[in-house]
Amino acid sequence: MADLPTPPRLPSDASLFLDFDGTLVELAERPDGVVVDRALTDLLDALGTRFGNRVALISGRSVAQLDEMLGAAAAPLAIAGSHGLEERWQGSLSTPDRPQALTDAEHAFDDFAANRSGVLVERKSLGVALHFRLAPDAENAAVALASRLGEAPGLHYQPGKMMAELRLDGADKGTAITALLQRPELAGTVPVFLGDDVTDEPGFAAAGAGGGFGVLVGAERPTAARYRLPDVAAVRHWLAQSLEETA
Ligand SMILES: O=P(O)(O)OC[C@H]1O[C@H](O[C@H]2O[C@H](CO)[C@@H](O)[C@H](O)[C@H]2O)[C@H](O)[C@@H](O)[C@@H]1O
Repeated sequence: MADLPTPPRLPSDASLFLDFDGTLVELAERPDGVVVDRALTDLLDALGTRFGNRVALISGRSVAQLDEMLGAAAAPLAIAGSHGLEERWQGSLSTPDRPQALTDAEHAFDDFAANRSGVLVERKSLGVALHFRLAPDAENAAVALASRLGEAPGLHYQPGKMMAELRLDGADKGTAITALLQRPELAGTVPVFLGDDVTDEPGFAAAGAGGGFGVLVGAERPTAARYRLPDVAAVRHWLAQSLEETA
């Protein structure tokens, strides 16, 4: 496995697609423990000023969660939330209905977590995640439960970093990026997607298929990304540098 190079500077005609956890913010021990600092909201504001409509968050978080965490900085951005299942474009949100199967899965996750100290259940509008970062011994059982429940019609088992998630079937970060690229405002732009997790792989492939590239954040691993940055600090530095160079 060859080490991936550092990405070139952001093309001036880029569309910028950004994952959230592990890319723009450091991972935390708990899903509600991430820190959104002023440097990040200032950076997002600057990117919005520079690239206009061509900046989007592509996240496993729901749009509602991103709004809560980012506050006013989220409002002007395009957002594909819930692993690509929901999209907010210029303030207008399109989102599928939440099926009963997801609520049933949530109850099963609650039962699982009830007698396992450190296992956390994260409720989202179109998904539910079982987190075992604070209880790594629960990993095998959590993954087995989530993959079994993910066989229910309409549900999809989504692996992640120290968590196992159930979400609706029918979309991913790749379909979300491809859909955004159909917008007239993004037509003909060079898609660039930065992400760290396995849920980001379809996004890397979509960025490549659209004539752009993916940037893996974190340690080297098999990936559809063409470039790599080591961590969140390097992402922020590269984005800030790209802002200067494309200005
Ligand atoms: O696509 P993303 O924006 O990267 O979201 C993916 C998942 O991120 C969150 O979980 C991860 O971050 C947590 C906080 O740092 C961490 O505790 C956890 O171990 C990570 O897997 C989020 O909680 C999930 O809902 C997202 O799907």
